[in-house]
Amino acid sequence: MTQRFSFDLHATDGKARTGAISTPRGVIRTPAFMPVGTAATVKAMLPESVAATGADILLGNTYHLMLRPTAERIARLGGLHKFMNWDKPILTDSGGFQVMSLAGLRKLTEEGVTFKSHIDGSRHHLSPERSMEIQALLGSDIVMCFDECPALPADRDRIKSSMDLSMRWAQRSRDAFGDRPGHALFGIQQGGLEQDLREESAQALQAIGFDGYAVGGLAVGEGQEAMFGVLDYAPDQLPVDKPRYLMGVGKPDDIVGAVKRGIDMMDCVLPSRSGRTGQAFTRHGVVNIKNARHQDDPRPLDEACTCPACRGYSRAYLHHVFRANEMISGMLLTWHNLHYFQQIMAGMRDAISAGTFAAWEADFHALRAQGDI
Ligand SMILES: Nc1nc2cc3nc(NCCc4ccc(C(=O)O)cc4)[nH]c3cc2c(=O)[nH]1
Repeated sequence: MTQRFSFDLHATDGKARTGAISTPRGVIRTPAFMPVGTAATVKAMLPESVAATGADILLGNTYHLMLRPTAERIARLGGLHKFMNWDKPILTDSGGFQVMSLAGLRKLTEEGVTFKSHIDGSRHHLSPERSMEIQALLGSDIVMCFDECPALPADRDRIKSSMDLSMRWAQRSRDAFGDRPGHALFGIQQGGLEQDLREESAQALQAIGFDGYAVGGLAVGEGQEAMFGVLDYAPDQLPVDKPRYLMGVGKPDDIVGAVKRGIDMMDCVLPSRSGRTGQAFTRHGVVNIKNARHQDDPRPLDEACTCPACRGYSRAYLHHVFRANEMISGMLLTWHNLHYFQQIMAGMRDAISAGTFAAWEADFHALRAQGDI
């Protein structure tokens, strides 16, 4: 296994790319979807089940783990991989986004952010330096810069001043990260929906130099059309030979549209969170299992799906255990959704390698009914 971090592009089809990120803990096939393991667990899944869905890497969160059980305790116990029994790569988000979306009583200054824990109200502080320290204590393989992600809609001046702050924080993140062979630091592009500000951000990040580049500041309520509008140009503003990571995305058709526009990595809570609320994503669209029309249906969620939920259970059963609030409901639907999301990624990787992405995308859209099925 390599001791370095590297990215190899294997094939392109239009703007879509497929390749592999090599890390000391394993290879990440791209385009890649990262399940979200916020509090050191992908909710309702065992790590071996997450691996069985085809995931090569999962995401952890600085914000949640610093509050509970603390990064220092995880470090004392051998680091996040050992702690959560996942020996493949882990990418950790840097905490700024979660502070702004979850914490109370936040105070943002040039130095960083002070905030109150959403768990117990205790006071905490994050800065580029402290975020790098926490992510090093966790032992994550891919570390994200500490940035500020402004809520949209926001006026251009707010977007510009926020992006400038994030670029100053990117430099401080780089300086604090130091030289850690085998570990990667990714910069995060900001700039809202403004093409010139995103270009400025991309230039600033490249001048600092990172192992990968995230398109940040999206999936914050702007809607798919506006997001795709940014993705029509933003990936090309970033280095062609480094991984491009779109943060927080998304629904199946968001993911396909992002890969089509040159994105290599994504993460989203959607498949796991929806699994717990009874929403199953399938090739033919979304199944809301709580709907009474499923209560006598002997068919699986998807006849062509090979996941444990589809191999062993009927919609009638899944309807029953959801209605009865049984734990197996979240387990089976989460497993199905994560399996399906990985099937989408594997299908795109194969199609890009074969030069048939356009046909694959047409088939993907043709199979999907509008609305519930
Ligand atoms: N450091 C950093 N992290 C980010 C995380 C993000 N996550 C999103 N979107 C998530 C959207 C989201 C939120 C909740 C659910 C659900 O509950 O289902 C689904 C999607 N946008 C994001 C942007 C950033 C960013 O600029 N910087």
